[in-house]
Amino acid sequence: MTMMMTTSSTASSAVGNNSIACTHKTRNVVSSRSSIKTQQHQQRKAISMSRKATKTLTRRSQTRRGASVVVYASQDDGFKVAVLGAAGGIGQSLSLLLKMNPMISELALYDVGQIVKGVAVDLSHCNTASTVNGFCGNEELGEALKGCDLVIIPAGVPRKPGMTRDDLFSINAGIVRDLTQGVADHCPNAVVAIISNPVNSTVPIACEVMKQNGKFDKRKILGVTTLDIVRSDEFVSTLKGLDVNDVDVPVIGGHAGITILPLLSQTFPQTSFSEKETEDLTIRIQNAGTEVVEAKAGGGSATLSMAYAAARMGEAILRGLSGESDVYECSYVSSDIVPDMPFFATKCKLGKEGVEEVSPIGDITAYEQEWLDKLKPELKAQIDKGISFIADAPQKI
Ligand SMILES: NC(=O)c1ccc[n+]([C@@H]2O[C@H](COP(=O)([O-])OP(=O)(O)OC[C@H]3O[C@@H](n4cnc5c(N)ncnc54)[C@H](O)[C@@H]3O)[C@@H](O)[C@H]2O)c1
Ligand SMILES: O=C(O)C[C@H](O)C(=O)O
Repeated sequence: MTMMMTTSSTASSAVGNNSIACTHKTRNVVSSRSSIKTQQHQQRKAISMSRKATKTLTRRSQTRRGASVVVYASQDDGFKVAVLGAAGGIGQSLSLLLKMNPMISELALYDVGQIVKGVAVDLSHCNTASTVNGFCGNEELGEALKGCDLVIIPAGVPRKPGMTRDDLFSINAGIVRDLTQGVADHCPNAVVAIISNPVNSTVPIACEVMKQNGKFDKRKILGVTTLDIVRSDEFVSTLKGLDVNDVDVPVIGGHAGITILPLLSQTFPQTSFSEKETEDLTIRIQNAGTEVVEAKAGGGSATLSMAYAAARMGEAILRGLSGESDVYECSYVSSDIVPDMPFFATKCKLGKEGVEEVSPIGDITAYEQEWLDKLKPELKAQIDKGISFIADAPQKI
């Protein structure tokens, strides 16, 4: 599909196309350090500026068409997006936010719960440009997925107090496997954004399913870790009294406990933290999911902030697909940035085919390096668990 993009205020001037062409190799070259720093600085600036553009875009989507605003997408050929698990806590809020996105012309809401049909009818009454249809059960999955540009998957059970994300594996692994099989069958070229936990394992599962089907393209499968960045930006801006729209804290690694590693030393705009602030923020960001699970006291995990984060990630993916340059988000993807770690979250450049470039980690402090060393074995075990699940478990036909 094609999109007419006339965004003029985005960050294209701040970062050129080769801005993160710094590869894994260059990271180890001392002489290139300062240029990497400059590039990272430019990236952050670009992210901050493009985020402002995103907010403007969302606001503009709320104005009535015909008003004197920039036209971002031709109304007759926007994107088709499916939400799998659309009747759930994340799914419903996310679907509402996507309904407000003018880049989307068709929303397909899929769930195993019959209520999804009602959710779709409810949402279809909102007077925004996209159409909405509900699909229930495996026999309707194909219709939901046919022609999709982007598939977002929040299907699966959430945590209760006392559980780790890995405790969800026994149920959610099979759910993600079967839904990814649907993607392989019905829209193998779509970008797939996986929210279902444990993300550290479900993303490898999805990749293995696509490989089994001979349809794997590493640019197309992403684990949504955006909530970690959203939280980090919020906590840092509150602590430091900064404008939250300007703040960008990269979060790398994975999405569970100590595998979540905020790189506070790379905060944009450059910000200094005391040792105690660094320690407190790092621990809080790593435990923020648990903070919500405990506050909800058995009623589930983060849904609203997650929907917000997924809508932001979804929009970034669509902006990349539409050909907009300089779209960056951290995401957990197939990567060779860290040796022996086949999946890792770092900043990614999003483009016409999905993930166009994966950024290196960049310079980190000794404190961050300690956490990095600690997280690797844990993350690797969770990756291997996902890969073995597909190797060992017969596929559902
Ligand atoms: N990546 C993140 O940062 C992040 C953040 C929050 C939650 N999560 C995860 O997202 C998942 C969903 O959380 P929630 O709070 O929305 O849960 P929820 O229970 O409210 O909703 C889950 C939905 O998935 C549906 N579902 C179950 N099996 C399905 C299948 N095979 N096909 C389609 N739909 C199916 C359920 O019917 C339900 O509507 C959980 O695994 C949770 O841990 C991830
Ligand atoms: O913590 C959870 O279980 C949900 C999610 O991964 C989160 O970070 O909020």
